[in-house]
Amino acid sequence: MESSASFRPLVVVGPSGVGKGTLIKKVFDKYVDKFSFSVSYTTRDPREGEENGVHYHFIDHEQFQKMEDEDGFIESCNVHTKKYGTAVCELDRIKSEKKIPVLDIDVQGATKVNSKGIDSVFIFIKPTDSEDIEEVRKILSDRLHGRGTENEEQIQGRIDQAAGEIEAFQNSDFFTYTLINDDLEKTTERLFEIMEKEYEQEFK
Ligand SMILES: Nc1ncnc2c1ncn2[C@@H]1O[C@H](COP(=O)(O)OP(=O)(O)OP(=O)(O)O)[C@@H](O)[C@H]1O
Repeated sequence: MESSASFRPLVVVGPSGVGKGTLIKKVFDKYVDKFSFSVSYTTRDPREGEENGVHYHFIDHEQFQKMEDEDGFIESCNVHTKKYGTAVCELDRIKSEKKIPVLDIDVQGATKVNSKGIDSVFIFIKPTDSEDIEEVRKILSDRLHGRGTENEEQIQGRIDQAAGEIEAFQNSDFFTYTLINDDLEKTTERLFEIMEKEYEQEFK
């Protein structure tokens, strides 16, 4: 896929509950019509309130396999028995709208985007600068309970995955920025500074 200065995706990575969705929304609200969310494809079932084409493109295993066989994904992965992927056609759609794609994916996905040579702004978001995993778990637990969109079992599953996500991050060296989201207002300000620096041309 062609990559150019006006098409550098913004790739936001971090454990569940760290604030990715919240921060991405701040970017959309401030830079109206500049960014567009890359809607992933998945074989999992839609949850209540999720809309096809908005939250995900919901497809079956056969369709997913066909897209994989045709090199239709920039990156794809398995989570338990379900598949998730960022489609080439989705990024092409955003490019044709002359907008900057925003990818909310995991470290493995970001690693694949990087290894494909797609010039991107990679941002990893951490909940605290502490290395104490118990502290990390407590913060994410409080935030996910506060958000209230998952049941207890799902929250525990997400928190268990967080340690793996942070560990995978420690072993990756391509992230352009690391943000510590311990204070939403300050993190938002820092994120806007990064956007102004990285997308100066696009905002003109
Ligand atoms: N700095 C912060 N301090 C306290 N609470 C925060 C902070 N940033 C975000 N939150 C809150 O934490 C909760 C989780 O945030 P959010 O939904 O953005 O996480 P996420 O990283 O997108 O998670 P997921 O990957 O599960 O979608 C939300 O209720 C949000 O309002």
